[in-house]
Amino acid sequence: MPGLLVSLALLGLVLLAFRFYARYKLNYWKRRGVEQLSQSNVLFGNFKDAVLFQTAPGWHLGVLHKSAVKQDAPFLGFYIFHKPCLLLRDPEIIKQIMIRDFDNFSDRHFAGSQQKDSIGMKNLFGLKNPAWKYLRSKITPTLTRGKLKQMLPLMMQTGKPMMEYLEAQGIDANNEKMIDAQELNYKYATDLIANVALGTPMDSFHRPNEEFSKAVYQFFHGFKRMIALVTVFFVPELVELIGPSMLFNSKFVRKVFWNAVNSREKNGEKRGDFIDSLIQLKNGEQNPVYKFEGENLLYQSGTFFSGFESSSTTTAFTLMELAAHPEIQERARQDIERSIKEHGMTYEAFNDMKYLDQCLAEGVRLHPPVSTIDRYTRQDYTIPGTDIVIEKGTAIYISLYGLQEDPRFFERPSVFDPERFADDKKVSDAFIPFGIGPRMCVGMKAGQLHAKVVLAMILREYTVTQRPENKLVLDPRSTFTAAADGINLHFRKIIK
Ligand code: HEM
Repeated sequence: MPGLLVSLALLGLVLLAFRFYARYKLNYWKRRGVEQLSQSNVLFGNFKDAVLFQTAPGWHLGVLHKSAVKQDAPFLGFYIFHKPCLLLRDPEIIKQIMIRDFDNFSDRHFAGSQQKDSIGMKNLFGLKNPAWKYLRSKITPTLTRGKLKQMLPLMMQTGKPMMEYLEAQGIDANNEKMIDAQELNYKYATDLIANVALGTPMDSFHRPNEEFSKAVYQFFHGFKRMIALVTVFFVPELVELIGPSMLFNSKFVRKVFWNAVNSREKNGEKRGDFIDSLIQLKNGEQNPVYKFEGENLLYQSGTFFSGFESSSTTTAFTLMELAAHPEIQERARQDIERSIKEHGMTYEAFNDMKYLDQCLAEGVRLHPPVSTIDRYTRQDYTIPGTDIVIEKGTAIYISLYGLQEDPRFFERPSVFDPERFADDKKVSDAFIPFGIGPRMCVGMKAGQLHAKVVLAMILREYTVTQRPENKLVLDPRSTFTAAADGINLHFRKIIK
């Protein structure tokens, strides 16, 4: 009995000591004179709901953004477990850090960790300087207007099985049918990755069980990847611990990629896809900082996995908003028809779909596919105009859910209103769905084109509506924006 009492007393002491230690750690920002969120958990800091997958992690960061006591606070201290992180909440400080002082914030937070998921991370997304800067200068020219013009026929060709699949659903003017727009777009994105990034046409609509389609499906949906992503973005210190078992199974991707490269090199064929660009880079002059050879070539294809996932999310969520706003949908349809009538099915036509652009901009404002932007502080940094020092190694975040729905920057922030982006309106600098500064999205134009091609194909043939019972629920496991139960819309054929 006395032994038990002693054990209990010791346990009590340990718990008490831990509580003091946690409180000390969780007051780091207060000690530095930075506003911090008041409600923190002794173990999880401010990130409990996200870490336990009760709320989508990206959305959770948006909730933190909105929880500032001083509504105009330009930045806010918070904690992931006990790790102090800084959340930027104001376009001016964001421009200062992301553009003017870029040299000190040029790496992502997770770029400091071991980069085992090579296809996903040893490319532009994950590399740190100096390799990143060199690679960026080489990848940017593979996504120019000229290259996108060459990709457009591949994007349209990829849409054929999707349209045939819809056609086969028995939808007509009197018979509407519920289609999961998220699933539809993931399948299209899978085929687009195969066609553009791996140089190999696939048809996930009619052959969903082929090894490649199944592997990419797992990539988009798999729980392991969800855990990998939340770790990479928010607790990269654990990437080492998680190990390769958690990461993407790249066996089939490897097979498809190398088959395409080898056969292309043998027969000299050109398709206007990313493999053409990679072969050109491989045969060009090399720089020791990052050589385009061996596995490094394969890793570049990873740029397109998360990239086309983002544009498929953009397409699905914008379609959902158009389904909820029939007049806006009709105006977008007219814009598409007008532009195609004027330019034919050309790159210029998609470029001239200005109202559709406005709808997409509003889509990514409300539903940013990559809702978290992160950076790593390379050296101690004094925030200009203050005596606050951000210590080397501190994680910096921006929440696009928070920023792009902040009433300081957008009137009626939760309303879907493409008019905000009309030519005569000034758009707030808080609108940064593709990130900001030298490290912003390199595939923005490719993503916008992808989304416009798919939306044009669908909206020319179908009207879409959303029933109240099919309202959006975000997937609580997903760091990238995704719907938990799909985006279920009713499609009805347009009689011409
Ligand atoms: C509409 C669709 C897309 C959205 C909303 C989007 C959004 C973003 C965001 C927010 C970032 C982080 C930027 C930052 O840290 O400042 C990013 C980075 C990136 N995106 Fe996209 N993206 C989209 C499509 C694409 C596509 C289609 C590709 C590839 C073809 C792509 C490739 C990349 C790459 C490689 C990076 C890392 C850039 C770097 O670190 O240098 N994205 N994207």
